[in-house]
Amino acid sequence: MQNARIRAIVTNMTIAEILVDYPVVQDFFVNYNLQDLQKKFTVAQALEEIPQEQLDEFGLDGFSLTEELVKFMATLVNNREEKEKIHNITIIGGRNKQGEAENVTLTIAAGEVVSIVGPTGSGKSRLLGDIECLAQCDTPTKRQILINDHALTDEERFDMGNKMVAQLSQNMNFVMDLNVAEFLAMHAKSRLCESAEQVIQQCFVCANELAGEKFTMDTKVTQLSGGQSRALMIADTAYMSSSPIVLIDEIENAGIDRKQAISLLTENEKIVLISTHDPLLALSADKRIVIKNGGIHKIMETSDEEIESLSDIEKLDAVMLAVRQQLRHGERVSSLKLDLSDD
Ligand SMILES: Nc1ncnc2c1ncn2[C@@H]1O[C@H](COP(=O)(O)OP(=O)(O)OP(=O)(O)O)[C@@H](O)[C@H]1O
Repeated sequence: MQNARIRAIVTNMTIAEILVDYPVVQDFFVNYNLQDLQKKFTVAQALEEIPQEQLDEFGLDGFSLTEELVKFMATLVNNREEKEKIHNITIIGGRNKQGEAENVTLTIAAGEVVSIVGPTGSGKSRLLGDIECLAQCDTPTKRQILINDHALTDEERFDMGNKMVAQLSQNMNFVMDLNVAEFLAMHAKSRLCESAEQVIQQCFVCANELAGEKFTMDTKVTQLSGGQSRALMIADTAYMSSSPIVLIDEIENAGIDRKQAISLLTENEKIVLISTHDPLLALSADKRIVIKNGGIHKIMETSDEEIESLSDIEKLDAVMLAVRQQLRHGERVSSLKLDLSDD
């Protein structure tokens, strides 16, 4: 299966495109004295341009050379994926804003959702920031993050090719002037997605379901609203990203279907941490970290009673959503009918 995926890349992508995602493939070409292949062509097209004698030197023909390249890239991708397999992360406490020790060690397993709650300015985003940079006692909080029970070397931390953490922050700024279709196609390609067309379509449909206002494949990503771009990034992270850790900062401001967004992200054994002021999100998590004065004050499992109260919170939430819609559409807010009794 893996080889079929790689073969599709070698067959369909130009050498220039392959080198963007796998720069080390240049070493493969150098080994066969093929560093001057025309980069604008696919491998097969480029090989047609070079004299057969040059391949004979290595006892190869175009077909076997392509097969060698597929094998080389499969090893590369396997190594990358093996490195990215994360079973748990551990947060080792540092110090709060007053310099007092946090005295906590929290391990979060793959598939778990943890919310981070606390007053404004208490340090929720800082905790997400510590995880994002895989802090090693070198941030203002002095926290340390372990991956699979191990501290990380600087090389592992900063290895951009080995993207362990996907961060969905409050403001998504797109720098490239692509439309939604081009943006998703670029991601599908660089992440070696099988059945790229299908995944792109899935992402698009899902992002539109999550977003309040609809957008099309032709919409420029720079023209998406905050909610739409957040919805697009959530769908993209859920369907295409191999990052095992997902950090979400204040999803409630984005005007998207939060519950659906979270269940989408947890489907794939990801570790999800959400900083939130939203009771629905906070209680949908398996546990919550309570932050006070910049420190981890408490870690609480979501109780059975809290889980039961979720259905009431959902009803309240639906009422709030209806009021918000009325205001948005310039309507008068109708009298509220709150019925929290069991159906
Ligand atoms: N343990 C700490 N030591 C030193 N500075 C800290 C610590 N924790 C947080 N801070 C700093 O406090 C400030 C506020 O923290 P942060 O932005 O994380 O708050 P927040 O809870 O996310 O707020 P909001 O709910 O408004 O988004 C930041 O400048 C952050 O770097």
